Amino acid sequence: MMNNAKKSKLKFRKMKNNSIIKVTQILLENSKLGKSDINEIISFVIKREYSEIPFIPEYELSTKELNKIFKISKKVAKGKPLAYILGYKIFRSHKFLTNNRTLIPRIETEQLVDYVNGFIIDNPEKKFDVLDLCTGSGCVGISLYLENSNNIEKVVLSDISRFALKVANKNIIENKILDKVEIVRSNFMNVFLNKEQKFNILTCNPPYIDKNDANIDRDTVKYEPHLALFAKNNGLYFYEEIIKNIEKIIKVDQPFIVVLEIGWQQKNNLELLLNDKLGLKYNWIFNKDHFGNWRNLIITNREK
Ligand SMILES: C[S@@+](CC[C@H](N)C(=O)[O-])C[C@H]1O[C@@H](n2cnc3c(N)ncnc32)[C@H](O)[C@@H]1O
Repeated sequence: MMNNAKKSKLKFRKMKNNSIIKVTQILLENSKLGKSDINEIISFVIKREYSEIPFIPEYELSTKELNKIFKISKKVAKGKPLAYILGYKIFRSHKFLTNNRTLIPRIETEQLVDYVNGFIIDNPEKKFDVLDLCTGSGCVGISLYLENSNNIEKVVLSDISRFALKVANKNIIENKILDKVEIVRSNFMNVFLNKEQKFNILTCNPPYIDKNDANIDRDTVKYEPHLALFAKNNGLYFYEEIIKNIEKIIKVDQPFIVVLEIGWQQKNNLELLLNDKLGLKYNWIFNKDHFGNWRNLIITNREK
């Protein structure tokens, strides 16, 4: 049986019309790629901004460009993550460099930034200190600064992985925000707890997969760093640490927000933990992602 990638190459060859719209249609019909991935590949190959691609549907691709698009599509069809092929991922319309030592920024993680943006809009007069734990490429913390530079005093990005922090540092340099965003290598909160350094805003997308989880995607396990994926205590370890130490790391006497990404099956266990450790002291809510799965835990001050 001919595989999809081969079929689409044959179609490419026969094509009289090499427009972006036509090539997109063929890839949608013959490969596993979605429209945003196809636009990212085209943008990379023709060296135009990602946001421009939908507006140039009649752009005629050269044979060289077509071959390059085909070559990349073939690698993706075999399971290699597009972000690792291109070397970057678009997250909330910002471009983040990635490599195989960082988790690829996910669309569901973009919501973390939305919740913090809402909190900042509700407190327009204040300037906040932000800590982004388990920062990886830095996508969450850097997006927060880029979108709220007037209301953020400083962002600290932290991770245990030297390799991830190197990538985060490159992303800070690319965005020219070296004076406002700092990098701290730490085994989770240790450095901050020792320094007794506190923040108004804490974001964290920690590793949260239990090593025995049967639902995990095979390509994720094959290509992405295991340090970014798996956590002990049924995947709950990092949440337990934050909840236990919330008053040591957060300025709870001022407006604050803690926004965590969680695994879709972790809500019940986290509720037990929150009831046990925090009771009614703070507000906490769970929210779903765009796919309808429980995805975020948000902790804030109790309304007076
Ligand atoms: C799920 S990834 C999230 C990356 C990024 N924030 C994102 O949303 O794309 C988790 C990150 O936690 C880091 N990590 C794992 N164990 C850690 C630890 N003990 N202390 C600090 N960071 C850790 C990994 O290196 C990885 O970058």
